[in-house]
Amino acid sequence: MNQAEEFVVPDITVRKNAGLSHDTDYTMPQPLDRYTAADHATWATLYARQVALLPGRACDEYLDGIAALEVSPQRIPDFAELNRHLMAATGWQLVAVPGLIPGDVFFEHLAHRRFPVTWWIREPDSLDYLPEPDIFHDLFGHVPLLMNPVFADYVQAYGKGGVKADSLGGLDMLARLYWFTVEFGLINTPKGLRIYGAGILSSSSESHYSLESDSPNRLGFDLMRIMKTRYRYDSFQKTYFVIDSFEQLFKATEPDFAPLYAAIADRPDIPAGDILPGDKVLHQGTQEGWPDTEDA
Ligand SMILES: C[C@H](O)[C@H](O)[C@H]1CNc2nc(N)[nH]c(=O)c2N1
Ligand SMILES: N[C@@H](Cc1ccccc1)C(=O)O
Ligand SMILES: [Fe+2]
Repeated sequence: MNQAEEFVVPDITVRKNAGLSHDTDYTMPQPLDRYTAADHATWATLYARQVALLPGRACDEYLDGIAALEVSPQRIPDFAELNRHLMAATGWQLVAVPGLIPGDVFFEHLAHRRFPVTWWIREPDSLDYLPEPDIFHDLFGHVPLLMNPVFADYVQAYGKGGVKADSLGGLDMLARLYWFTVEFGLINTPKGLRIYGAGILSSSSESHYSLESDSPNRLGFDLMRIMKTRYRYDSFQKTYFVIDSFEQLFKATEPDFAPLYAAIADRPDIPAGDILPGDKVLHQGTQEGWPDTEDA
């Protein structure tokens, strides 16, 4: 969500949170008694479908993380149980939130190694696609990699960067970095291309598409390039950026971004599907099936 846009709470979030309240930092106790048998069944369905896709597609760091977390295939996890594993591995904690929260609050949590997880799960009629995060996306998609020390540090650094970017006019550029790494990142490994982005890992169709389709571009990671690249939040990505390692990602994003924001602020935005001279092209997309509407 664009920071400058007004913070609008989606209908489903309002419905799911009826009668519940949250703190000023948007955290709340995980309302375990609100989960119905149908909710747990939705979790089990989504979990089984995704887990079957992961071998050979998700990166090893993700697979190691989800195994070590002992995430239940059958029931929506209790955050307190996952937090014991997370705390021991990397010092991260999950906090329950009502849904999307304001960007500044989100950054503050990450900067303190707290990962906001939407507590509720999607309805059975929207198993494949939901325009906002639910617990399946937030937990299944994001949390396993927080068991990895390098990635865990990257997400915290990102949170601190977000707090800082606000006063530097860098929020939109920083949001793109999150989008093309944490949400939709791919990683090159000795075994082949793998997924680490949570938006892909929680989507059955995009797990196939991101790796196997000829339509999208796959380009080598390039920090400044990413910061100027528009993206899609209403369809599969036109372009995926590929890192070589989490160490590369951490090192490339470690320097102070203040001079970078100033240097590239006036450069034009790059349309989501464009390839430029200088891009490290791993695969040039055929553009088949791309939406003809405007990028974000
Ligand atoms: C910071 C940025 O605007 C970003 O889109 C934030 C906003 N609020 C959020 N809130 C939740 N619960 N989860 C998220 O991933 C985000 N992303
Ligand atoms: N180095 C960035 C912070 C950051 C780290 C990692 C990811 C994103 C942002 C800054 O100075 O703003
Ligand atoms: Fe996400």
